[in-house]
Amino acid sequence: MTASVSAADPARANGLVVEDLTVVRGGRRVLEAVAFALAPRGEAGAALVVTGPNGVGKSTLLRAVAGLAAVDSGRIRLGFADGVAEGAEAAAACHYLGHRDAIKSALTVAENLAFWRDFLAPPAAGRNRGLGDLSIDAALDAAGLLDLADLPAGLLSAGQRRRLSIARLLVVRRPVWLMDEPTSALDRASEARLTGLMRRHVDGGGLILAATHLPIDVPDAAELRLAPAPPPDADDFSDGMPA
Ligand SMILES: Nc1ncnc2c1ncn2[C@@H]1O[C@H](COP(=O)(O)OP(=O)(O)OP(=O)(O)O)[C@@H](O)[C@H]1O
Repeated sequence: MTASVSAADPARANGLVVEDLTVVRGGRRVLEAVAFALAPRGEAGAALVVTGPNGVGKSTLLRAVAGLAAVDSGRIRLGFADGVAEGAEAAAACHYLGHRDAIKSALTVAENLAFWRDFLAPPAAGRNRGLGDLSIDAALDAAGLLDLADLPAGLLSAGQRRRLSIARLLVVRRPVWLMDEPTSALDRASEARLTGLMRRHVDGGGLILAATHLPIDVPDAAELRLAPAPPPDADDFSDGMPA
């Protein structure tokens, strides 16, 4: 199983296809003409790890695919045998695990999961791909949180909060997992549990786009290395000031 990372061919949209993506933030091009295709291989899915130095745009890329960052130009498309989705519909087929854990402190751990199970609609495309649709108890067990099911989530430690966010991915099946530094705050055992879940997601046909500075133990994960935008050309300056 190998992920393909290539210039996107819109005529063969298969999996997650990003074309010519440009995102401007604060007057600066954070992402410029980014293109890749993350394609499943038959029944199995694929994983792509986004790497690069601080501030290069890894989180911005994931947020753009998740529909959380405005895109200035380009196209994001998700295609499977059961349909093709674009824009907001493609975003709705993604689970986004960001830096901040989306947790309601007043609800118990189990109630948090029940909330997300009821809130998150099933996707239009790729609804049968990847890991998901687990019961609340099975998701808590998979995340190592079953003993804490009745605890108010506001009392969880940082690593436990992270594990609850991971459990959220398991109660609704979505074909694409967008994961920003997914192992942050996790101890070794929790990290191993997470990579096991990621492998099961890919083995079940799911796609993973993960931004990380650390190696992730997902077999055959391809790498998309983002490079900082080159500085402006010297010819663009006169008297030391940009033209
Ligand atoms: N809303 C915004 N307004 C202005 N600049 C922004 C905004 N959001 C992000 N940026 C800038 O965009 C750049 C890319 O940020 P991003 O968080 O995507 O980087 P990253 O590669 O994920 O970094 P890190 O490895 O530190 O997590 C940074 O220079 C950041 O300051």
